[in-house]
Amino acid sequence: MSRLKDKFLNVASGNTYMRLVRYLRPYLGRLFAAIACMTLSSVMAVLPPWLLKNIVDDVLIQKDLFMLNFLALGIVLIYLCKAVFSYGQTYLMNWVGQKVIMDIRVQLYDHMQKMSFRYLYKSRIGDLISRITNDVMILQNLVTNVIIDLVVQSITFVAVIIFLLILNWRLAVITFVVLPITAYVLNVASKKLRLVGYEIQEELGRVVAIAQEALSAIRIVRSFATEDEELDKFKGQNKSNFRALMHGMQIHAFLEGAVEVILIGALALILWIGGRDVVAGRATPGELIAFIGYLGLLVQPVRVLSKVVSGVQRGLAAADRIFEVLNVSTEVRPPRSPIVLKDVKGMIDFEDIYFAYEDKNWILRGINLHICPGEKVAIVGHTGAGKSTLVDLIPRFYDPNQGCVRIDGHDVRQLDLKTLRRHIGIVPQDPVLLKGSIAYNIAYGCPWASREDIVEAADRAGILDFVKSLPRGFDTEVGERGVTLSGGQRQRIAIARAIVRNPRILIMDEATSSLDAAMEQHIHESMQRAMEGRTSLIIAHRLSTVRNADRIIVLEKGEIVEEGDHGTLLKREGVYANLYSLQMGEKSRA
Ligand SMILES: Nc1ncnc2c1ncn2[C@@H]1O[C@H](COP(=O)(O)OP(=O)(O)OP(=O)(O)O)[C@@H](O)[C@H]1O
Repeated sequence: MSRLKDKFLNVASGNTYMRLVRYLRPYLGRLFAAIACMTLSSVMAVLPPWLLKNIVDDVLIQKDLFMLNFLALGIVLIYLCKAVFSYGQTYLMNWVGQKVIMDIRVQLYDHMQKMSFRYLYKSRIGDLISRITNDVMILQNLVTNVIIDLVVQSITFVAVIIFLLILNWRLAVITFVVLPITAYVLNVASKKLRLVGYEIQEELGRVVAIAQEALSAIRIVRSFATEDEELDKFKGQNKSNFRALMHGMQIHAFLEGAVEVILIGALALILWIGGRDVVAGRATPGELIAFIGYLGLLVQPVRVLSKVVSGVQRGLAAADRIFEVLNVSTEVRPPRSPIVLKDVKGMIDFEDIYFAYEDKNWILRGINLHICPGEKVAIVGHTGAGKSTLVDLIPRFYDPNQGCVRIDGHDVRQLDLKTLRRHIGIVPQDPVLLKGSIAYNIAYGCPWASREDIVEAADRAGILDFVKSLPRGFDTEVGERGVTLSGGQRQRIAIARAIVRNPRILIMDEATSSLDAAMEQHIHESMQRAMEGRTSLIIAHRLSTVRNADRIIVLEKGEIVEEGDHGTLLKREGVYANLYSLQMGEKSRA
């Protein structure tokens, strides 16, 4: 099972690499320039020990002053070039990295905007935001810093190895045997040191715990006169703490010394063999000094490259989390050759609709409904009956699994998605206002609305007097740091927002939250005015709304079980009559 998982993860990471490379493609020119800078700055970094060799051999031993001038100037030039190439590598790689990250972030956000509600409602928004922020930042580290480290340190590592081999291949081979063994011993010792440190901390913790326990229960200790026993316990723990500490310190002190001896021993061995080569004339003193210099240069790449692996893993994991979201299909796909509806009459047909959010768990089953232009239809039913789901199919928030929804005889899946939604006004149950002015909120999604249109919509929604009473009128800010609006006021702004675009179809989900009787009446009037001349579907909870509808549709477990006007349905004494009497009961109790 775990092998299967490993295999899957490897495959996923392989794909992740390829996918990341695709994002780099538009910036290949700058990427190659950055890599060229990295290569040159790494080469510059490994030249100084070679110059040191010449200083020792040619200047100090041969007393060549011209060479001294040349080498002094050379060192300055090398570091100057290194600084220029380092600047280039950092600037260019960050440019590429930031561009890639910007592309991924924008693509991710665009994708999230189009993602199915099914997925969005299932996911935690915090998690999605963290993918846009945290994961993208971790990925940015991979694309910039980790790539720089990987390229620069790998080139430095290889270059140092080559220089070591050129300088003295015999000594180099011995070094390649001695150094890994030393590194291994050092690694084991440092792990042991960490462990000892941890054990000492634990022992100390126990001493503190005993004192804390006894002091916090001091009343009991005194009441039972157990001070001496507690003191003995404390002394005992201190003794064992002392023993553990001394034992730990012994190991600590021994290992610290041993580590130094091993390191110096390895260096001494290399010096001893190298020194014999110098004495025997197989190598020059400068070569030996340069060799030791190169050994010093080897430390940084080994240290950085061992960390790069975890940086790459973290970056790839972040990329996987980002691609996981990008892989989620958008579900509602715009048609290839869309029909753009210019004038909508507002006729709606649901033809044999079946819909399930998951598998075959049908939320709507076999819905057939014809709604005439300008008709006002109230949809009622118990909670969870499928009312919201049914109306969500009209603007294509979801597509049905079977059957089709038509507007003026056109299957909505054939219509241009943007214009379809522009012809539909929606008032949700719990309207959300965006940060901005009241005018901005009313004209949201309708940038062509003039101030007169906004005022008219506010008037029809019954919010005009309230807005005028505010010191800044329509320019009053809402939301954070703005004016706080009541539920009823927000509802009416949402009604104004839905009708400012003069939609032919209006979908309203009545608020179920308790509003006082006066506000309920105001909202009802606003809704009635908003519905005038439009095909309207209202998910109705209030008796007044239901009574005024041309037709009432009763949904029960995803099926239309009753249909007709208020009087007819009451006479039938079925589900509607039942719902109605329940509401009447609640109302009279209130
Ligand atoms: N995004 C979703 N994913 C999975 N199941 C969902 C989703 N939205 C709604 N449901 C389920 O579908 C069923 C119908 O929900 P729907 O919101 O359409 O009912 P409703 O009649 O409008 O209810 P209410 O009056 O409470 O708003 C419910 O059982 C609900 O749990």
